[in-house]
Amino acid sequence: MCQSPLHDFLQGLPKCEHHAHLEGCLSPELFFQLAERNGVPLPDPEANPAYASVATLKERYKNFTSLDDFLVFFFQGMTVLQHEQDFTDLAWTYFQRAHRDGVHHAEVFFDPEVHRERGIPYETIVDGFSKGCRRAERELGLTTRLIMCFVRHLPVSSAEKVYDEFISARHFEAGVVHGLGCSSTEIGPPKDMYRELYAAAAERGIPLTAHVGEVGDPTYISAALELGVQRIDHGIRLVDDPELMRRVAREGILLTLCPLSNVLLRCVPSLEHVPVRRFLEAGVKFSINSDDPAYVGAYILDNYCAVQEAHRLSVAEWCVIAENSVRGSWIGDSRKAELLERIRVYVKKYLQVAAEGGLS
Ligand SMILES: Nc1ncnc2[nH]cnc12
Ligand SMILES: [Zn+2]
Repeated sequence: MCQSPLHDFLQGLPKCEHHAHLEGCLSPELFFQLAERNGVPLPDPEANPAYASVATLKERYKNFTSLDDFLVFFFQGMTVLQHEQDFTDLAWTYFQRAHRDGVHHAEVFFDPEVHRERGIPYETIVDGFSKGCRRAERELGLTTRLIMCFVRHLPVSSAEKVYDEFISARHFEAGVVHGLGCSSTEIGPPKDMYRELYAAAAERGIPLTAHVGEVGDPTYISAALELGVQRIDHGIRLVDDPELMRRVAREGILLTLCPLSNVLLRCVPSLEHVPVRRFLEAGVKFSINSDDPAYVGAYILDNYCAVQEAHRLSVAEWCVIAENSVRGSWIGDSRKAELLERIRVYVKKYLQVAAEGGLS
């Protein structure tokens, strides 16, 4: 538990998570269990000693040298997911933890191209993950949204294949997959590689986002805006372009920040360099998220507490963050109103108890 005096407040504050990769919820323990259960061969520990045991893998996860170094382990991890039930279990494990951390609404990414490339049918992946979502909605009262990510290290033709399957299955219309994003390595692939796919999706009214400005300069962010995204995943490098920052604030684009991931993947030297205060002062809306919690070793509440310790925000500033997280969610107006009311009631009660001297 963090030492912040606001820990209890942050724990109970109703949260929305917009940036968690379901495959990033695969812990080293689950990786080894599923490898055994599914008969998936592990990487040779002679060649890669990190895979000798749960302990060595955990230790390696504390020492990523860059985004691309992390991605090698992230994509290796996925190879143990084989059956629909594996995908459901992974999602359900994440939702239970998110619920304990005070999440009321969760929008989660998944990377079907990578699974499909190793022979897992699109339907198996989506059916598995969406069963986890349905269970979270039923048993935990969470609302959930699945966002399909294209991965930039694979050719556009691979993204086109999953997009075609998604369209043929009418998964957007059926409310099974709610939006599209893109992730994986940032610097190298063309910034507009998904121009046609994003344009086709926008025509159907499908919400769009993109991982940019995590390591890439602000031109990656402006290129994503030009492709029609309503959101930016990470986007911390926005601070390097004040004019673009004013535009993002003006247009109400939500950044989905992942502070502890940024530190672990060495996108910033420390949490103080995640520009939380600069964004608050500039009126840039953002939410705080976990990214790949089982790899980073930190879930959403850990991120809230770490931000509090580094940036010392006030209750009023946390309210702004929580409310903007609701407003930037891809949910209907009535659910938004319900969540905003929960925040209002929660904060009012907290401040009342504090005023009566009831908080230590
Ligand atoms: N932090 C990250 N950046 C880009 N792609 C990712 N896929 C999973 N985590 C990611
Ligand atoms: Zn991410």
